[in-house]
Amino acid sequence: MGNRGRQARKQQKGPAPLDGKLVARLSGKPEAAPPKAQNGKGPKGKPGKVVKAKQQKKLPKKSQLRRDEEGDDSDAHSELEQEPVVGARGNGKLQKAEAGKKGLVNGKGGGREKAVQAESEDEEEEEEEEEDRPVKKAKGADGKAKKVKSAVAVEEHSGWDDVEDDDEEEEVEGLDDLEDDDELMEGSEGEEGEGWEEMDGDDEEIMNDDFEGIPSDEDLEEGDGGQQITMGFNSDSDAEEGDSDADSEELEVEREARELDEQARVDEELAEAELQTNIAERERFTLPSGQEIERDAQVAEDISLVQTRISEIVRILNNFKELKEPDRSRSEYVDQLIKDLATYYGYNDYLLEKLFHLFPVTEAIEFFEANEVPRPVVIRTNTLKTRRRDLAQALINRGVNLEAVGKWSKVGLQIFDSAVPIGATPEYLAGHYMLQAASSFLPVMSLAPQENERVLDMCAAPGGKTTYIAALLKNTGMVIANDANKDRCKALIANCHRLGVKNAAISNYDGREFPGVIGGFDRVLLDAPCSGTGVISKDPSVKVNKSDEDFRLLTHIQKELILAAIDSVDAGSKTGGYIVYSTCSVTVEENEEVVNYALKKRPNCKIVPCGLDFGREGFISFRGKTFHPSLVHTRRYYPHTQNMDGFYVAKIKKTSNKYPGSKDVETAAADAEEPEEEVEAAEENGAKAAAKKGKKGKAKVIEPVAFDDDEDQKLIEASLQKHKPKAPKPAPVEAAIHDPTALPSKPKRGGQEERSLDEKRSERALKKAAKKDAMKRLKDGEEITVEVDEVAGKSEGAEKAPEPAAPSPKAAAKEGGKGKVQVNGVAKKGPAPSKPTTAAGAGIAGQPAAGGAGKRKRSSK
Ligand SMILES: C[S@@+](CC[C@H](N)C(=O)[O-])C[C@H]1O[C@@H](n2cnc3c(N)ncnc32)[C@H](O)[C@@H]1O
Repeated sequence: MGNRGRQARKQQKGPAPLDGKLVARLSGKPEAAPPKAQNGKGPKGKPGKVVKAKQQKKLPKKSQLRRDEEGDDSDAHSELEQEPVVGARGNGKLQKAEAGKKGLVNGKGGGREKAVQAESEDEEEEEEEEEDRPVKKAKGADGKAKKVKSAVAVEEHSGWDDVEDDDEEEEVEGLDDLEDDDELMEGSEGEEGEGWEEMDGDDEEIMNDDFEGIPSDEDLEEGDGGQQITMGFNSDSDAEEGDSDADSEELEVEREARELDEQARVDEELAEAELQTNIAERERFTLPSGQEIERDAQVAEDISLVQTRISEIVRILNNFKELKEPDRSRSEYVDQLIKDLATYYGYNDYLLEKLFHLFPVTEAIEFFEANEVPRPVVIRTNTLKTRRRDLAQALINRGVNLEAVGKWSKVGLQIFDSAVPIGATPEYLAGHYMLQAASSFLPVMSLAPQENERVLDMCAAPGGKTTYIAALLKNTGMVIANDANKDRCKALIANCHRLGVKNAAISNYDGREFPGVIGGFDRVLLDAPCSGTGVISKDPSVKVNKSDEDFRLLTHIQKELILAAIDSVDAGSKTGGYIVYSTCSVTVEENEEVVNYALKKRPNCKIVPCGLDFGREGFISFRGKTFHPSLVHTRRYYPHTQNMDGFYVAKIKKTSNKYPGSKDVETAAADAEEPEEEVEAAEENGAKAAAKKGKKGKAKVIEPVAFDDDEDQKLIEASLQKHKPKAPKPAPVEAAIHDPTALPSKPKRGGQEERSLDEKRSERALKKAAKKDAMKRLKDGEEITVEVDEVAGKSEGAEKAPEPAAPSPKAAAKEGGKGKVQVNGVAKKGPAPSKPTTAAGAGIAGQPAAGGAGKRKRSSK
């Protein structure tokens, strides 16, 4: 905080801290507690009728003046507290008028009322004297609102001081609270009360009429204790009595009134001056200079000063023309605000700025505030095993407090609190529900899988959406649940088991390879890996651990994955042909930009409505970038608007399996011509390959290469290697000599043709020969190494003929051309095999067949 900021802070009257209420206040939301009117104005400076009247109520009552003289330090608040008592002495109608104020009083510690009642008779009488005059003018107040108005008018005349800035409504509401008190008070002041009831007339009269005809004869007759009153008011009876004292008393009253008027004028001037001062003080807020910023960077900022500055800058940005410093631009204020918000909420500046620009200023603060609050715990009923009603009942019986998540879902239950751990109930263990954020229902609802379809969940672990898809499919058709992370696949498998999913197969591929693995799906869900900016309340580390580089890599992968997802779908599907892209991030580059990119790259696709009837429309332009207008059909969800994790959903319909310039889907990637924007996008993303190419729109490239980094390159090569036609197998015997596991494996039951007895015999003979040969070589001292996959022989991969692997360069060098082969734990020197072999395989479909992790050497003597 710079000096200027500190000065401003000192000069200001301590803006409220940046808590929820302030945020609501900044946004002017109705749920916020109505802010106290400042300077006689409402929250937005609207001079309300009553408020305005009260602005004029700067005149102190006589009793107040006297107390002031006596050094009474009661604030004006206490004045208000006394008013009902005073009013109560009048009559029922007035009591109601006064009750308006009492309502406020009650809300603010009406306990003082009794103390007021306990005040000395004399003082009460004096008050009465002062207050009766205007009260009497309140004749004819006939409705609550009018009565309030009367009361206000009364105040205007009486010059009661008042610092309460409450509005008319509050006063009217307060009426009811007073009924009991009215009764209490009637007894003591009954006579006067009766007198008041006779009064009538309208408010206009009250406002304009000074003291004309105020006291009735009855008033005067009844006013026993009101001797002073009688003296204070000119009446017919007074006149009749021709008492010269009356004239002098009248003059005194007039003098008093003049004094009061004068006092009122002075007070008003002071109030006005104060208002001006306040405005001036506020306007004196200045942005810190560059030096101040640097200096402040050295020391930890005082968070309350940061709050103050945030409030001030927001206020200025919301009324920029009028409140800005003359030589400062909007961006300077915005830059400072971003820094302050980052400090206040604990983000790095980079991420905060990215998120800040998604919203108008005040809404951005609401978003950041919402990220500080956990989202509701939600479970999804597993309809494969139970119904929501039954589940709810079972959980209620266990002491779980819950309700339906909202009309938009038939399977969600929101948990408020629970006597038992919600992730360990018998129902949970039995797979009756999945603990799942409400937002993660959305992409599956949008995907809307139909029974008997083939669905790919490309990034599926830990399976929240897979199991929902399976449930919607009612365990028909099939779901390929894929995830590139093997460990996460274990959780995916476990969840599928627990929830009774029977139509899913788990695969462990990089999703980008998918069209080459299996294609022709009716629907594909791509719940892409993302930055997690929608789930900051769950994982606050996102606030500081995301850099520009992370976003570049993520968006790069997301773009590759979305093309793979599109290419995995069969446009000719009778029931489907859809792709849903979703992320739990709210940044535009991970969402609209990715989908827009896909539309450009795959003109055989179009955006269709998500089928979700809530959520905000996707951006069709953002900070100078424009997207396809159909992106308006995509949906955004935010914590501060839907009280669910930030989320994005786009639904794509594939219209054809071919698109201009493509031969077919399989080879499209290799043949696609790089569009100009594509190269630009790739370069923007720092893609080396595209940058190297340097020829816009000319080179024919294998698509993914256009934006691949080294790591991707390796993956693609591995993938190409895997999918290219296999090298001719070595003759079984030759292969078996080097690797007994290379012998043709037994055919699957019911699969290939039955082998004849002869074939089996010859196979055994071959094995025997191979073993014999190996033993002989071992005896000769040859070292034999065979690389065997951890789960070789168990998987599909192992059943395929092994691919030749490259000889170990180290061994080759050592042995002068001889390989190092180990068989059955015995390693001996010997001639190098013509082609060293490896057994390939994977525990889970899709494990890299060669060169990947999970290999081990069996090596011993
Ligand atoms: C947002 S999470 C998926 C959550 C999941 N859909 C669910 O509802 O439970 C993203 C997943 O993508 C996986 N992933 C990351 N890169 C991948 C890739 N290239 N191919 C396939 N999966 C990938 C991650 O391992 C992670 O499990």
